[in-house]
Amino acid sequence: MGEDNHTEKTNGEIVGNGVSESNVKYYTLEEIKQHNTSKDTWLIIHDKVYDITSFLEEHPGGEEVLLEQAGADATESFEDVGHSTDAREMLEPYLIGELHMDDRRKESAKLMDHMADTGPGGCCCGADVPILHSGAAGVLSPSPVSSDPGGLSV
Ligand code: HEM
Repeated sequence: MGEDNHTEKTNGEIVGNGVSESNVKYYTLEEIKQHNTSKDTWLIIHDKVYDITSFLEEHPGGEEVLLEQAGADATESFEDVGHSTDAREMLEPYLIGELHMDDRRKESAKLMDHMADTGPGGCCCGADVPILHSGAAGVLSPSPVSSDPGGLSV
């Protein structure tokens, strides 16, 4: 009679389907701070943590500048120098993880300030804008010469 065909096929999630970004290791600032010697040098750049111990000697800018930032967030100094794309690619092999989310907040608050310079996406650089006829009210009147310059009462 009742053929209870309860064939529940639990589609087990296929693990190992390629990219497994959950492997990322997170480090706290506390932990990163410990690695601040020339024999054990970690840096944070853009919320990523790098063990650059073996890179110290190779750095074209010298190892001293790196050691000054050892165990800390070097994002600002790194960007201030205006490193090339090459330099950014050179970072990759030294990546060991990322800054812990809790510590990241503080950092990004700091960066927000820094980034106010270059807005997100920051490109309003005049790609053809075909809206000319829609009367965009962007007309800044060049302040008419006022005949009343100020409160000079005679
Ligand atoms: C670990 C990450 C870093 C990598 C992979 C790296 C890589 C490089 C590379 C390849 C150059 C040659 C110029 C270029 O291609 O841009 C360079 C130059 C330089 N870097 Fe770095 N850098 C790193 C971190 C830093 C940090 C944190 C500072 C500052 C505190 C710094 C300061 C400098 C300076 C001052 C130069 C200029 C050297 C010169 O032109 O005489 N670098 N770096």
